[in-house]
Amino acid sequence: MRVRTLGEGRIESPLAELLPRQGTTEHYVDESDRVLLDDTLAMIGGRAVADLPSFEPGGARRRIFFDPSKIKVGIVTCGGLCPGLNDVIRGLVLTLNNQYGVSRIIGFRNGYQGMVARHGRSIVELTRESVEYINEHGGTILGTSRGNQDPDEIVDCLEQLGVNILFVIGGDGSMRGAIRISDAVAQRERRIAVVGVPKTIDNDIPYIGQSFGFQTAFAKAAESLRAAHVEAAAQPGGIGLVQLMGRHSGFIASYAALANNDADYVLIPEVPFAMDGFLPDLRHRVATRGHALVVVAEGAGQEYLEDAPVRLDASGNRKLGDFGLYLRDRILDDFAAAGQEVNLKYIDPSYAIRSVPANPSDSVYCLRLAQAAVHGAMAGRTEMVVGQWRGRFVHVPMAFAVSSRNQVDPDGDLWLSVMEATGQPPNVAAATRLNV
Ligand SMILES: Nc1ncnc2c1ncn2[C@@H]1O[C@H](COP(=O)(O)OP(=O)(O)OP(=O)(O)O)[C@@H](O)[C@H]1O
Ligand SMILES: O=P(O)(O)OC[C@H]1O[C@](O)(CO)[C@@H](O)[C@@H]1O
Ligand SMILES: [Mg+2]
Repeated sequence: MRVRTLGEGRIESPLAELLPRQGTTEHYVDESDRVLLDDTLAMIGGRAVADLPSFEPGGARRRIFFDPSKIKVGIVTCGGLCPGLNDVIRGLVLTLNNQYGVSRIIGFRNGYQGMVARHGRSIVELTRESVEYINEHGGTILGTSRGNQDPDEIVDCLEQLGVNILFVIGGDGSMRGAIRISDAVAQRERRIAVVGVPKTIDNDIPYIGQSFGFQTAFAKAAESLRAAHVEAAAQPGGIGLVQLMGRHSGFIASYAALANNDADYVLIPEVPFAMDGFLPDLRHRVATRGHALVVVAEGAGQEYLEDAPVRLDASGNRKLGDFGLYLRDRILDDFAAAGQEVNLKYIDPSYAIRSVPANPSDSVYCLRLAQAAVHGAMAGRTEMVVGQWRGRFVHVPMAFAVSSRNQVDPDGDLWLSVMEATGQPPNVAAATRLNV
């Protein structure tokens, strides 16, 4: 869990005067301290005290590695969209410029593509003025992309342009790419910091608490649940079926369902699903309560679509089969076969939940992540991402951040909350509800 450092901080930070009296308190972690991975007695008790796993704290350092007047900084956004990308870009530019006095900042257009000559490098200057108001808009002013880009060509670009720090705002794939860029930098014995701000509306990156944009995305998704519920409640045999993003992790579906507290079933990739338990239970539900709301994460029930051809996106991620539409047809067929009236409304808000601007809570988080990323990079940290772990800003080695996937734990308290709120039978396999 040690973060790589390019060298010792020998330059006094322009922020040093803000920090003279700081020491660890419940509101601040000193740079010499560490943030524990575990937060219960039982978890700590299971380890040797001498090597309790811990993260380096984020935040401004008294001494920094890079001379702000001499460096050039690059920013790139990669992967799918996420609310708050523009807040992070703006936060990076303003912190670099206002706090450290870094004036040479560039953005690479369209993800890693904008850094490789083969695609035609595409670069924009980023200034205080050019990032004004960008946080009011969804998307990313830099553009983004998927695909396979050669890390050596990317490092060629960094060297030729004289970039000293590269900020990568992206998901798990982008961070894997950033590790390869950082490896190529090390092989050439260059001192270029590569620092990540993890982005994923799926909230599937581990050790960073919640990812930025996630709150905004599930709040937007909750609007579709409300619409589906109103529609379902207004007609005989009403069923609202909402499919939400979440390839491998059902966080958006779970949180959106809890936000409304109207869902009767939440189906997520982490919890096995049994159609022959679900369909009779749904019919019973509609017969006894008049209507039902079903929320599906896109990665759920993929085992029912195994015959569909395997398709990959440009980055090699598997494109999932459309389980929501499949489920819609299975429900309609099942009700028809049982001679039971049904009025099903299907809603898939899909890209509408990730293309919106960040809400104020996410905007605050984006800015604070950007500040932490700049402080870490200026202090010479590299191959690391910034995140918030148990309320504290921390540095997480990139390898650690891609070592696993954050998923809803079927034995954890989030899923228990969902089960309590919906009353759905475990795994939707049993034919008897908990709360009929
Ligand atoms: N396994 C990998 N190794 C190295 N680089 C990768 C890898 N996967 C992806 N990349 C690089 O990262 C970029 C973005 O990856 P990807 O499309 O998987 O999105 P992501 O960052 O995972 O975001 P998200 O999945 O949240 O949309 C790709 O264009 C590619 O350059
Ligand atoms: O259609 P695209 O842009 O490839 O992205 C779809 C995927 O991106 C994500 O939003 C992650 O960024 C997933 O939830 C979704 O499956
Ligand atoms: Mg990904």
